[in-house]
Amino acid sequence: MSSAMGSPTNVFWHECAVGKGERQKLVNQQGCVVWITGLSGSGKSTLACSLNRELHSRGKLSYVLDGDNVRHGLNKNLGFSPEDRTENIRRVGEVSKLFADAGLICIASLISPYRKDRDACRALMTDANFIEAMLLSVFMNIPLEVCERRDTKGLYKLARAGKIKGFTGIDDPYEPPLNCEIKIEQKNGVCPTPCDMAAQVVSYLDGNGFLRA
Ligand SMILES: Nc1ncnc2c1ncn2[C@@H]1O[C@H](COP(=O)(O)OS(=O)(=O)O)[C@@H](OP(=O)(O)O)[C@H]1O
Ligand SMILES: Nc1ncnc2c1ncn2[C@@H]1O[C@H](COP(=O)(O)OP(=O)(O)O)[C@@H](O)[C@H]1O
Repeated sequence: MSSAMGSPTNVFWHECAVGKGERQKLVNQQGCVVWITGLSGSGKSTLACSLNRELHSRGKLSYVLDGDNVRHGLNKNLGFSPEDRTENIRRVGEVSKLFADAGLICIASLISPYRKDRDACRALMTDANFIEAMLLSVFMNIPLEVCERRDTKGLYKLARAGKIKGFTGIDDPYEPPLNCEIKIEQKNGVCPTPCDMAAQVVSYLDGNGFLRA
């Protein structure tokens, strides 16, 4: 029997013979999670895809979990209420953790607007010995005006017209991270190119030993 909420009862952890270290040796990289957070239209998916491509070209195995895509399957029963967003982020956090444990560089790209949800994810990713942080947070620090001007999906327009309620940045909050490893920002009003954004993350991964076993 298991409880409806919280920790399961009468369920036991089963350890497998092949561990994370061995898997990492096989793929010559460190399993980790690159968590990209920011407003709709800030460039999360663009960075995720560009990073995925750059890592692939270097022979590194990565996989993108994009909020929009995951909401078509695993999370299709979730909407945008604060509770549903929390559950969305919790589930993607748990899946990302499994991917990282498998040895992959998991690129999670979600608005993830609330600090407490992102903090919960970070806590989840700290390994059992609290030695090695597995999660790097990337904050797309792109002004709302720029995101709104892009409005590729026309959602800001609908939100401004009151046709979508609880839209992040308009009538639902986005709480900027206080503790991100990487910040993507405009310089003199110009956004770095997708290649440059990916290079910034790759440089962090390389410099911190994630691209070798
Ligand atoms: N109310 C509201 N607020 C914000 N975004 C909305 C909303 N309704 C739909 N969308 C679309 O859903 C995409 C965000 O999904 P996420 O899973 O990343 O959101 S969250 O992390 O759970 O907040 C987001 O995609 P991106 O533009 O790629 O960020 C939007 O296209
Ligand atoms: N660095 C960039 N420079 C210029 N345009 C960008 C950049 N990143 C994203 N864009 C454009 O902005 C729009 C939104 O990007 P997207 O990656 O879909 O954002 P998000 O996933 O955060 O909603 C797209 O049209 C994309 O081509």
